[in-house]
Amino acid sequence: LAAMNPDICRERENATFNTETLTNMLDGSAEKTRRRREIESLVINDPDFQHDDPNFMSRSERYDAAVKKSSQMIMKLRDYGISDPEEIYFYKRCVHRGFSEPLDLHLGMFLTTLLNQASPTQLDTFFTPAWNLEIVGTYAQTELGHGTHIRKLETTATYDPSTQEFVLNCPTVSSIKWWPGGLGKTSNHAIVLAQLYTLGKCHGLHAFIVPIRCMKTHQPLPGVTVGDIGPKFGFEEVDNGYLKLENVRIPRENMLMKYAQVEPDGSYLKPPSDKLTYGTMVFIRAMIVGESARALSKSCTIAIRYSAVRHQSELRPGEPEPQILDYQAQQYKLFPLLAAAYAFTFVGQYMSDTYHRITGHINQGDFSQLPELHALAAGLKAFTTWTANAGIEVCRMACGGHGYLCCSGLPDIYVTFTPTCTYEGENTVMMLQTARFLVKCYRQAREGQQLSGTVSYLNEQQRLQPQPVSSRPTVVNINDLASLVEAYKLRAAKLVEVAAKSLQGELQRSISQEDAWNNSSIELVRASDAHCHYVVVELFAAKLSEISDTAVHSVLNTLALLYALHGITLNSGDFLQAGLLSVPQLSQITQRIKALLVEIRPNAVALVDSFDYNDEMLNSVLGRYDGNVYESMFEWAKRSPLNRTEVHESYYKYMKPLRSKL
Ligand SMILES: CCCCCCCC/C=C\CCCC(=O)SCCNC(=O)CCNC(=O)[C@H](O)C(C)(C)COP(=O)(O)OP(=O)(O)OC[C@H]1O[C@@H](n2cnc3c(N)ncnc32)[C@H](O)[C@@H]1OP(=O)(O)O
Ligand SMILES: Cc1cc2nc3c(=O)[nH]c(=O)nc-3n(C[C@H](O)[C@H](O)[C@H](O)COP(=O)(O)OP(=O)(O)OC[C@H]3O[C@@H](n4cnc5c(N)ncnc54)[C@H](O)[C@@H]3O)c2cc1C
Repeated sequence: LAAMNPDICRERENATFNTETLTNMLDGSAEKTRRRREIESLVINDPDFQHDDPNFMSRSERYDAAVKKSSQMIMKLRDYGISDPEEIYFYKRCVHRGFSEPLDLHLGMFLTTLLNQASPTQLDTFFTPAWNLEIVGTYAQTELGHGTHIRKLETTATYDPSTQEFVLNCPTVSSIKWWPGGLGKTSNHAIVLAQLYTLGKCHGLHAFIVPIRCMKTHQPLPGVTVGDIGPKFGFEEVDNGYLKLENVRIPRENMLMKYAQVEPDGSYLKPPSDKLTYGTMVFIRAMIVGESARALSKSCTIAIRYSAVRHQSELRPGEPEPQILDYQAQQYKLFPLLAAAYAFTFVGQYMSDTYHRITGHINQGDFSQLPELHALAAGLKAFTTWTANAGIEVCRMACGGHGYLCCSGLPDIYVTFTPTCTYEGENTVMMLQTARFLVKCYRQAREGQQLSGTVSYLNEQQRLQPQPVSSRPTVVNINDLASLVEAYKLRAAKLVEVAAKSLQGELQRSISQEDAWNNSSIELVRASDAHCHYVVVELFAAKLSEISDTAVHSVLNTLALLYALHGITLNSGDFLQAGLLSVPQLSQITQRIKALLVEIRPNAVALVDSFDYNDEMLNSVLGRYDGNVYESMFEWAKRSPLNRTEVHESYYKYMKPLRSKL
């Protein structure tokens, strides 16, 4: 065993807090940390899950290996008696080392849709076979022609009362289902979102359970054309697929009928809200917030550990080359991202709790909080994925040339994560959904209605009107988190107002609501962004009040200040325009940020250690816990398929004959 790299050892010795205490806090408790590690070690010590580097495999081999692992995973979960969803998730993400896999849609969306939208009788019929993987399903909504504007989806499900069946059709090229994960080769069923027609009337989108492959032979069923859509930017393990349905008949009982229903005679019973069909999307959006935190925290772990062991250039003439982590410019790239990773971890926990709380109310028949849940999940999904997506790339470049190697782990993190900005609701479109809610709330507040929840700040519009800087004795105290939260709140209030006034101004020009909306979309997206930023800063600050360990509290307080102040510098125009800050204060903020970078520097490695990614899950030679990066890079390169022979066959086939001809 190689000794630990001395630089990284020193970093850990210099930390001012106990990493284990912080890990326990992130997990929820010491017991939860113990159990998570126990589950991870079941995978890591399992010979069936020894990891072959996918970068040395073809796409077909990667798909094959992923299906093999998923099948073994299901058996082993049963054998170990692991059935708690969170524990399944720990096991699963360790098995697939952060890659998406062919069963994701089955586990994440097919089962979830059944649970939330099937009637009790349908649950009895479908859930156990789906849980036991006799039924393997996906979520087939997007079509070639439409992903965002789902009201315009063209696949139809027409009820035939004479046989009590639905007849499904994709009548045009643009109506072919396109993208669903696991659809191409893995699934034998799909939840298909289709326009429901009954008794000659269209009732909009509804969800149907459609068998697509024979349960015995796995061959496509009559009327079903199904396959893989081909190689992508990432997602190599996943068979994202196409599906064309031609007169495919399914029993009436296969329409998900917890809310909307079609009676045997074809009469239609409306759901309490037609947006309940979209429930699974809200769930995944809420979960993606936590995934943003994971992708960013992994990237920071790699870049910060590597920066602690990499020496380059000269700081002072004649002195040894410093660790690149000592360069202020390197700290300025990485530490705000580290702070964002912590912020998003807390926001992810909040989003998950909020989803489960409000879904509990929905299940009791109270739909009043659905709009806020939708707006929050849509906005925070977009806000956190955009930041994390850009942040992963910053981390990669912060590793210099070696960041471009697949063995750094960063390219895989990026290509796996970046589609979160698009799937489950394209980010700009999601921001506009949040804006729709914010403008509505703004108008309600102006009319004197009392708002609650994350938008309650709009109640105080008069009080919140920012004053000119000159007329304020003190504006924002840049050393006080509560004061910074207030500044973010005021900025959000201001930008919501700007967006609402833009809409109003457009409408006064006698143009339609829709055109007014389109002409105001820049302001609307900015309002949503400011709202989400406020929510993140607020939640980070609120989290601090729960921390009893003084050393951990101190270091997280430093990170929270950095997150808030750095966000102000990135959006300084907003804060200046709103009169929340003065120009001299902006210079003070830059100085304060520099001081915070110095404060964080001794704890940087300990802060990424606290995320507690073991080497197997991080899968990065640059981010190794022991810091021995060069040795492992050399070993990895030797395993490249091009190095299997000393002389590659292309030499004999092309170069040698060429030479003899010249
Ligand atoms: C732990 C498990 C992990 C598993 C991980 C699995 C990962 C697997 C990897 C990839 C999965 C990817 C899967 C997919 O991508 S599935 C497809 C996702 N598709 C989308 O997200 C489509 C996006 N489009 C929409 O959601 C909607 O069309 C829309 C953009 C929101 C607009 O909808 P629509 O046209 O119907 O509505 P309006 O704009 O007219 O608005 C009407 C009112 O309804 C409100 N609304 C809209 N959506 C919702 C909702 N979901 N919930 C509640 N309310 C909603 C909207 O705000 C309007 O309200 P108002 O009061 O203003 O009228
Ligand atoms: C890896 C991956 C996995 C996927 N898995 C699934 C799956 O399992 N099941 C499934 O059903 N789908 C899946 N999808 C599809 C995904 O949900 C859609 O791609 C997504 O919803 C975006 O829709 P779109 O592709 O139609 O984009 P478009 O809507 O065509 O977006 C293109 C551009 O138009 C802009 N735009 C569109 N509408 C508006 C508007 N109203 N206002 C302003 N700008 C607008 C967008 O901002 C964007 O810049 C997957 C996609 C990917 C990449």
